[in-house]
Order: sequence, then structure tokens, then C-alpha cells
Amino acid sequence: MIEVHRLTKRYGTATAVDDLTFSVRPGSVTGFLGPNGAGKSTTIRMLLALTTPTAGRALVNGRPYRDLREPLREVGALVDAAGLHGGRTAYRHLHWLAAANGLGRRAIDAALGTAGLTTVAHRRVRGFSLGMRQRLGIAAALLGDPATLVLDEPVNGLDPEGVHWIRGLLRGLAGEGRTVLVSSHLISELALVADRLLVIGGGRLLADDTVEAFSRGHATLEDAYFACTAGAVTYRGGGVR
Ligand SMILES: Nc1ncnc2c1ncn2[C@@H]1O[C@H](COP(=O)(O)OP(=O)(O)OP(=O)(O)O)[C@@H](O)[C@H]1O
Repeated sequence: MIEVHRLTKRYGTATAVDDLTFSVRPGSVTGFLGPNGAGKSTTIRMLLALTTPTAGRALVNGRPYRDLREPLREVGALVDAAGLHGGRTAYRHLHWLAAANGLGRRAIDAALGTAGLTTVAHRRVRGFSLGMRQRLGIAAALLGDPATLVLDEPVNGLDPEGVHWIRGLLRGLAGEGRTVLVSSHLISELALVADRLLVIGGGRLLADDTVEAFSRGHATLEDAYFACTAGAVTYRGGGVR
């Protein structure tokens, strides 16, 4: 369970997240979307205590992330797969995370297996493709078998087989009763995998609804999204002359 209450982040005079309140429920996949600069990453970073809020609260299982004793057992997160230590093998990377959270070899092997990395577990991360790094980030998120998952752009860099795999994984995790929050710009992907949507723009909540209710009255989910965010888009491409 994720609860965000009146969460606000200001950088100088700019407000990245503006009095945001929502909760993310167990047993479903919740898509988190919004235009570039909407405040999605900042919200996720505050939830994971990577950024300090200016005001408000972000709670995982009723507590701020900082108060979780073994956080990987409660919330698994994929934030930035690029930030990996290239000299480490996939196994060592997970081992290092596991050790800090009281987790053993069985947890590492299970996470590597789920992420499809068993055969490359002892290769150095510097030789990994973007998709393999992404899989390693997801393995790290799954390491502690957490009830809550927060995945920022998990599809990024994955090939079609990987995209298919993550779709099944997310559905399966929600089916087990976990809370799954997924940010993505790929509306077509969210249409396939999400039960609910949280849409933000300019740091504010624009919609919090089921995919079905959000799309009602529109031909596609994409159309519904464009209608919802029309007033919140800062950057828009022009046509070809
Ligand atoms: N460290 C920072 N210092 C100053 N401004 C920041 C900082 N981090 C984010 N911002 C600003 O906060 C706003 C929200 O950014 P954020 O990255 O959270 O948006 P986003 O919805 O994740 O965007 P995108 O879809 O492009 O990744 C943007 O205007 C951004 O420039």
C-alpha cells in the first residue's frame, strides 16, 4: 500500500510536485503517467526517500521509507538502471543489496531466475545491454519478495520478448495481491497491463481512476490521456513542413 498525502516539492521558485494526494492499492497494477516534467520521478523519489519533500508525506505500508528497517522486504524499486557499478557482476550486485537487507543466496537465485539472468549472473555489468541492465534492476526490486513495487519506466530498453515478459510479471505480481505502481510514457503498454491510472500534470493530480472509467467516452486510452493532459503539456512538437 502506498499513501501520498499533500506531497509537495519546490526547487527554488519552481514547484515540481504540488499538493499531491493519492493512494495505490494492493492487488492491481496502477499506471503513473503524465507529460514530461509532470513530477512523476520527483514523486517516486520522495516515496523512496531519495528526495526530501518540501511538505506532505509519502508512506509505504503506513510508514515513511526511511523508517523501514529492511526496505527491500517491503518495497522493491526500479528507479535508474543506469546507476549500476560496471565492475560488479550481476550476482555481486544483488549480493551486496541482499546482505544489507538480511537476505541470502536463495533470494538472489530466485530474483535472477525471475529476471531471466541466471546464465549471465557472473558476467560484469559493464558488458550488459540496456535491456539486461533493466532486467537486473527488476531483479533487485524483486529481491526481498516485497508486497509493494515501484517501477519507473520498466519497459525502457527491453526488446519485444522482454516487454512481453514484464507484462506477464506485472500482472502476476498484482494477481498475488501486491501493490504495483508503474510509471511509463507508453500508453499502449499501460492499456495492456494497468487496472488503474494516476495521471499528473504540472505536479498536480489530474486523474485517479480505473482504466475503463478513464477511457469512457473516448475512442482510445491515448485520446482520453490527451484530453486529460491538454492543459498541462509544456513541450509539444510541431508538424513537418
Ligand atoms: N533536482 C532538481 N532541481 C531542479 N528542478 C528539478 C529537479 N528535479 C526535477 N526538477 C524539475 O521538476 C519538474 C518535475 O520533474 P520530474 O523529473 O519529476 O518529471 P517527470 O514527470 O518524471 O518527467 P519525465 O516524464 O520527463 O521524466 C521538472 O520541471 C524538472 O525540471
